[in-house]
Amino acid sequence: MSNRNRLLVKGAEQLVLICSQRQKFLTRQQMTQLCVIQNGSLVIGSDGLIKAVGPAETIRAQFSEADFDEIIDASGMCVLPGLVDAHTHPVWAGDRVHEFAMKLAGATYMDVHRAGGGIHFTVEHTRAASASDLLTSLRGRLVRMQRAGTTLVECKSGYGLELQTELKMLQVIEEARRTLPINISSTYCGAHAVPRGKTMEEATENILEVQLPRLKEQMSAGNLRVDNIDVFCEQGVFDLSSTRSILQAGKDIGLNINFHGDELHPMNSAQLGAELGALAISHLEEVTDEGIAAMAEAKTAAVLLPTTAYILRLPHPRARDMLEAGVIVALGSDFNPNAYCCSMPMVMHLACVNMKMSMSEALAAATINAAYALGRSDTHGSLEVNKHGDLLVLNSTRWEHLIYQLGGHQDIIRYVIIKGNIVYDNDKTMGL
Ligand SMILES: N=CN[C@@H](CCC(=O)O)C(=O)O
Ligand SMILES: [Zn+2]
Repeated sequence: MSNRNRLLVKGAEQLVLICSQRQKFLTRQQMTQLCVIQNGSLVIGSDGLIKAVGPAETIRAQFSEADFDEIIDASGMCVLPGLVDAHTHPVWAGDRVHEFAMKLAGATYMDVHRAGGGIHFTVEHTRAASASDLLTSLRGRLVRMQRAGTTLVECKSGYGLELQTELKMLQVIEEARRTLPINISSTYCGAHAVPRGKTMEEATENILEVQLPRLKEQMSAGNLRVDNIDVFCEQGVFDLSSTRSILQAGKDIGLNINFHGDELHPMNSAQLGAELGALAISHLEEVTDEGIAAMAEAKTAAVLLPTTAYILRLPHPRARDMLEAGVIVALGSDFNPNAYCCSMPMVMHLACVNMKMSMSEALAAATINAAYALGRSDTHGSLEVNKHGDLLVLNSTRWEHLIYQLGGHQDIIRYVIIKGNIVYDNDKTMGL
């Protein structure tokens, strides 16, 4: 074993591992009993992976002869895994601040969408934008998420709705993945809406006959890495049958199924996802009891998005019913021009207050379970040996402050670390 290491974080008041038995996800009671070491230390090797984690005394004895590029004295502080944001739409041009005013005045999401706003407005601006402008804005958004503690984020396409713009968006995501430290899971979401002037049937055919084959070519040539396939399965958007064909075709080219379902109307999306072996379904504000049971059985994660219901004044997803039924509950920010939120601490806070999750459940949902929803819980989502050295150091003696202090993450997060490198040092933090 090499004696040179990238980082030692020593003597944390609380070292929150989340779990320690290499669980791929947590459900029910497991989500309320997170693994926490009092006075703990952690070592990240020169490969960026966690080499050791345990009580400070044990680590000190084990590494007494070792060298470290960097040492953080975490006494009086907490250490947590980096947060995982399981659902975002971060590549777009043209904000929708004007629609926020319309919604505050009573317009529904679908009123705005049907009036040519919503996704259509963003599609128009994103088609017109250059890849380099899209990359600049994406970078800024990812850096903002990283500062709020996110170290792995799912990023969707879906504001092109035709081949060229969908590919442009995926290439922009790919470029961000290659050049930024934040970990990215990339999602093709060509079925985010039916493009203007087309029927659902025509849009489905275009995806199946034109977009997916081209995507497959690009992936095989090594030009693009795409991890997931997504469809907005909703009344007036893609029905169950189109959703099924698109998701199955995506699965056939090696993509994980991870889609929008049962958001505004009960569509039986949850049952469809369970049947197709979906890794995750997002939203689920209108999921039925049968849908919940099917997801629990199939181990399909429910990615809940507290910002959506909050901003659109929708009924909140039934998180408690899902948790009690043994569904793998994860969280995402749903960052998009409708829900402009880059902060997973804020999302956890909303999940606790509006969806009645406990703070431990919310943290498990924003770490190990969100990593599972992206097929990455073997490498991310908890502080265990051989996983990525992605973590947060909090300027607080109890980790719960990250959720409790509404909007306080700018001050409470001291360091964000990815693969053992400090990517954000918030040395402005004042004593809290
Ligand atoms: N519901 C569909 N898609 C997004 C909204 C995208 C948009 O409004 O631009 C969501 O997850 O909330
Ligand atoms: Zn979405």
